[in-house]
Amino acid sequence: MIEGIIIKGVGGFYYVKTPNGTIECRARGAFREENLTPLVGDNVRIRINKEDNTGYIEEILERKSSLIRPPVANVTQGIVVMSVKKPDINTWLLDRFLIIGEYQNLDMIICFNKTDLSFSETSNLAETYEKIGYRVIITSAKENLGIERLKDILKNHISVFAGPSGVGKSSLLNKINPCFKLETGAISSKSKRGKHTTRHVELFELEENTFVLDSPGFSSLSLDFIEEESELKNYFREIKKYGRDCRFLSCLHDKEPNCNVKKLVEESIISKARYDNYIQFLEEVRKFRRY
Ligand SMILES: Nc1nc2c(ncn2[C@@H]2O[C@H](COP(=O)(O)OP(=O)(O)OP(=O)(O)O)[C@@H](O)[C@H]2O)c(=O)[nH]1
Ligand SMILES: [Zn+2]
Repeated sequence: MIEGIIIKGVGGFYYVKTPNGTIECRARGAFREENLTPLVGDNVRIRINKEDNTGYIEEILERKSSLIRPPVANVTQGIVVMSVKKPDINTWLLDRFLIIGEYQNLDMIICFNKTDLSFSETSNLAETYEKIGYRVIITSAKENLGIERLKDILKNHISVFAGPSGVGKSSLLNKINPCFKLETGAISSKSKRGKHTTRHVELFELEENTFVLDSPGFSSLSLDFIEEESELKNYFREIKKYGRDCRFLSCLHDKEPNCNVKKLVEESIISKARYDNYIQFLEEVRKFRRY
């Protein structure tokens, strides 16, 4: 038996990358009885059928993590890409991506791209998010800035790239591995393709033991996975941390008295923009939990 990693799954076939090349495999029937489904990203042991060089997945090795949307195993980090211009940084979206990452237990890294176009606002924002505890990386795919650092961050991980359309995700990946040749820029033709083909998850190998998910980000930006309003604060690192010193353990940092979070917003220790997003998302969670 040899070991490999599932890089693609289509209609009951799994493509497993092994030291002997990529092998088309089926999963052994017993997995179904055990209620186990092999996932893209899984490290597996396979048995190869010498006659036609196909294989059978015999064993799924222990998973470090499993993402629900998209369904992938062993993803450890997410890179949220925002461009400083064209389109402008959208912190409302950025915070949403971060929440989804926190929920899925991913180490989230923020990447501000297109810094060749503008720099002024970026450094303040970078500071805000670094203070919260996020790693922030400044890049320009156009001018080859920050690419080596990004490469270092990705090394030996399976990462997912997230971010709005047009911020330069494909351009960054192409810079890291020129073999990629992902389509960039041609938004109209790209979205056409998106509509007419079924999306499946696939891992791209950037270098040895280093993969990225092909799907541009998470499949949905909805916060409907949040079951109660009290859960939201867990996904804002600084609110979670400072909220421990509120008067009420159950404080939602909204209208409650003696709220440490609100006090620190006033003292500009917690970013007001982040707090405002928190309140907006809280309303959203309340709304769909009412129905
Ligand atoms: N000035 C500048 N333009 C960039 C940079 N990175 C990407 N672009 C341009 O921005 C446009 C969009 O880049 P893409 O790489 O296609 O963006 P994307 O995030 O992959 O977009 P989607 O695939 O729609 O999600 C292209 O025209 C790129 O040439 C950069 O660092 N600076
Ligand atoms: Zn509070």
